[in-house]
Amino acid sequence: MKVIEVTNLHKRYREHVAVDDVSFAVDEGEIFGVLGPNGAGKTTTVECVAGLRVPSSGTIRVGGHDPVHERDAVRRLLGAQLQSAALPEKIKVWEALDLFASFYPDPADWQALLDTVGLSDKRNTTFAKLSGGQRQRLSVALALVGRPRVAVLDELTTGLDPQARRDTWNLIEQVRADGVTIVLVTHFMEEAERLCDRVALISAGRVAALDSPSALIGQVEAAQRVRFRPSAPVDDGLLLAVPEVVEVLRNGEQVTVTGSGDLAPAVTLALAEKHIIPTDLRIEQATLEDVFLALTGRSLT
Ligand SMILES: Nc1ncnc2c1ncn2[C@@H]1O[C@H](COP(=O)(O)OP(=O)(O)OP(=O)(O)O)[C@@H](O)[C@H]1O
Repeated sequence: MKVIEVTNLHKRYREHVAVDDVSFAVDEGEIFGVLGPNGAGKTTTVECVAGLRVPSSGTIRVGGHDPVHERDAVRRLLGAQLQSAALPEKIKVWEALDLFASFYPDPADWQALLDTVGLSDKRNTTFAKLSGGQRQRLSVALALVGRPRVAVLDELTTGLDPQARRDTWNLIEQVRADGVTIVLVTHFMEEAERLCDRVALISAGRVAALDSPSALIGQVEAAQRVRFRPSAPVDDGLLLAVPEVVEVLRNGEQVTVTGSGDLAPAVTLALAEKHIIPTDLRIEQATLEDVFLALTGRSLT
């Protein structure tokens, strides 16, 4: 079942087009990624979905409701953690949760939510004294306190150290396991690859591609890279004659071969026939970064 449907969304700020033409649908229970570089229009898109901005044209439905004309219905279904959200410095963690819970007729038990996000021991700490990661986890708890069916999480792990980022990823997976559909806005391809069932790649206000991370990566012609140092000189011609090979690059003694299919065994076999051993052999899969570059000619970062 589709819980969010966005059709031909267009949003302009005066003469500046932030979202040109974006369409996608989110299935109930999935983690749906909105991935793209800064300024691509991701935040504007999800703010329109959350009813915080009015589209210039196009239609949006959340659980069948229009976020502009049926704002209350959408607020009951959707919890948002948005980049702009800031709390007063002096508010304590428990006060923020208690305040947000008071906005909803049937809020979640926020003590349990504090446990879920790992902030039980910070309940009496003021917002000013929380670390970046703790603030992010509090914002997730605040987005969930109204028991939403859908949680929109925007750039949740930006500015976090690697451990805090991994903790936040675990938290997101846990929230999904509880049945909440998640829309995750990010410009980290690793985050999208790790967490998302499907990803919309957004470039300059348009959807450049939409599929599962593995299907998107599978579309890249040279989806694999094999790097090695040959034990004896090797001609490009020998490698390019291997059907799986698309390109051969050299950096000093290191050779990088890109291609598809069973690239590494095919290259190793071709070298073995000439009694050459590939030393320091490394095999790398393409990433969403490569997909984005192939589709748009631009980098994600
Ligand atoms: N309130 C506003 N008024 C005018 N222009 C805006 C406004 N908000 C965003 N923009 C512009 O619209 C474009 C899309 O911005 P948006 O924040 O949606 O992108 P984004 O992909 O979320 O990027 P980021 O990750 O940096 O937030 C940008 O060029 C931005 O400068």
